[in-house]
Amino acid sequence: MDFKNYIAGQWDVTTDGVENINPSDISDIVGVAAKGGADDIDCAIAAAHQAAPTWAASTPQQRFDALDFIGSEILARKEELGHLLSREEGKTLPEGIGEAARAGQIFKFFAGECLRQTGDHLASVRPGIDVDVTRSPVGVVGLITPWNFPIAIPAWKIAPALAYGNAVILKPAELVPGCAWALVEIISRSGLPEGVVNLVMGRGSEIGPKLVDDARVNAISFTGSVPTGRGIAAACGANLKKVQLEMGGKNPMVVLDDADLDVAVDACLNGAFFSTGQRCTASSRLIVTEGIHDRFVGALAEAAANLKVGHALEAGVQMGPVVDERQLAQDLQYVSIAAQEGGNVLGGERVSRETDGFFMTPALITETTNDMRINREEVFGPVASVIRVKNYEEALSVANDTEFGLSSGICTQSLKYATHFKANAQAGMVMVNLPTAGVDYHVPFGGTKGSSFGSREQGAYAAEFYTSVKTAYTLP
Ligand SMILES: NC(=O)C1=CN([C@@H]2O[C@H](COP(=O)(O)OP(=O)(O)OC[C@H]3O[C@@H](n4cnc5c(N)ncnc54)[C@H](OP(=O)(O)O)[C@@H]3O)[C@@H](O)[C@H]2O)C=CC1
Ligand SMILES: O=C(O)CCC(=O)C(=O)O
Repeated sequence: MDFKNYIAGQWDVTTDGVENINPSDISDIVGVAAKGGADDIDCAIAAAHQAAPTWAASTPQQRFDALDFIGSEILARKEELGHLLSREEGKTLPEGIGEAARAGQIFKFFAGECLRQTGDHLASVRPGIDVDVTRSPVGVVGLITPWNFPIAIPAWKIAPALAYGNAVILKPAELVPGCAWALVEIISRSGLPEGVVNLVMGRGSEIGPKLVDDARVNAISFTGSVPTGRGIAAACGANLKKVQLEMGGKNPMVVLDDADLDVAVDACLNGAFFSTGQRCTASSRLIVTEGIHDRFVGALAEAAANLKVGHALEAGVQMGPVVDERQLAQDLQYVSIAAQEGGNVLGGERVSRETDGFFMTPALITETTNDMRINREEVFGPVASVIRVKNYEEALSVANDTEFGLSSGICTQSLKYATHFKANAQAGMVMVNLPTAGVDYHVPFGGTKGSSFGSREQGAYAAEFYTSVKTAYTLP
């Protein structure tokens, strides 16, 4: 299968190919992806720049029809797309299908947003003058996406960009070209004018800066690592370009003495290890009060040890492989750093299966303190640590003692503590008796502190990034 670039309405045939392998079975080549370079990015930017005014002038009905078509086709083909996603990225098949469905629902939601327009018509403070406050598209938007949600994240950037009248260039992560290609293939048949959506695959370190620095690109939306995000923010700042970043997390899950043990174990198992822990919203610091600590650790350790690890497409598998060799090495290195720092490691070993893939068992590291590296740095794998605390006040203080602020959770049956935590957790998203990961598509997504920068993604709040506000005064 060839995963080609899509530029100015044409599938490109001139670029070199890069083999893309299945992390569950490295003998399985998923496809050969285009390796775009500076010329491809230049052509894509030129195409988007030319197409942007046409799409900005499109009617709400035209926008609704295109997004509704895309959403319907994704939903109709969610099993097939989910299969490709699981084969390429390593999520289990139910997780892959779930993510594909989420992408379809995102397009459906933003199709509706095309028709639910907002604006204000006001009286001026001066007599006889009318004031209109409206939103206009920002123009050309560069979308740089990571490998861990290879359909949902491109969807939650492309759908609002199109709904609010922008043209886009998608630069997906090198590890997941198949999902990006499959999504753009559907988009290419949705009736959009040529050049409104462009796909350029290639090395991020080579073509990413070209996209970010080009003056014809009006805004950049990025999800990925902190260092890359910071570099993009600096470049955008230098050019006064609009930018939105979603980066790492070191998300705390507080478990209080009065928590329902089964609810707490389920929430932590899901939050820490599902999707192989490769979520920026993963629960990586489990902050547990003394009275429940030993019972909780015993039950969670048993549940984690019983998780079936294996080929992402095999029925009954609950945790697929790590995405690639480099990420696996990083995960295992953090497990050994935690052990050297004095943590007690349960699991966290590389395992071999019949197929040669990047498998490891979930790692639960107990007896840790919040100053250890394992509790300060994002691992991005199936690795969670437990921090023992005396009471709620200490739990909240430890939860907030991090440079990140994406998602934060608490398991408790106390309305008093849940209410206080929702108000005082330093995070963009707070979960009560739920995993820190796994969010809805119709409400804002994003964090505080070092996790995020710029306005929120998803839901109606996405309009803030993909539009600029215009205030018009009229003397009739
Ligand atoms: N918050 C999140 O959702 C995610 C966080 N991460 C974190 O990042 C770590 C590394 O993952 P990785 O995939 O390398 O993350 P990166 O931040 O390097 O990659 C994210 C995206 O940025 C692109 N990119 C890379 N360099 C540049 C650049 N200089 N300018 C513009 N775009 C660029 C990548 O392209 P290419 O793939 O071609 O390099 C990819 O599309 C993980 O271990 C994890 O800690 C990773 C993924 C998602
Ligand atoms: O937890 C989720 O549902 C979304 C997580 C996410 O967006 C990410 O890891 O990048």
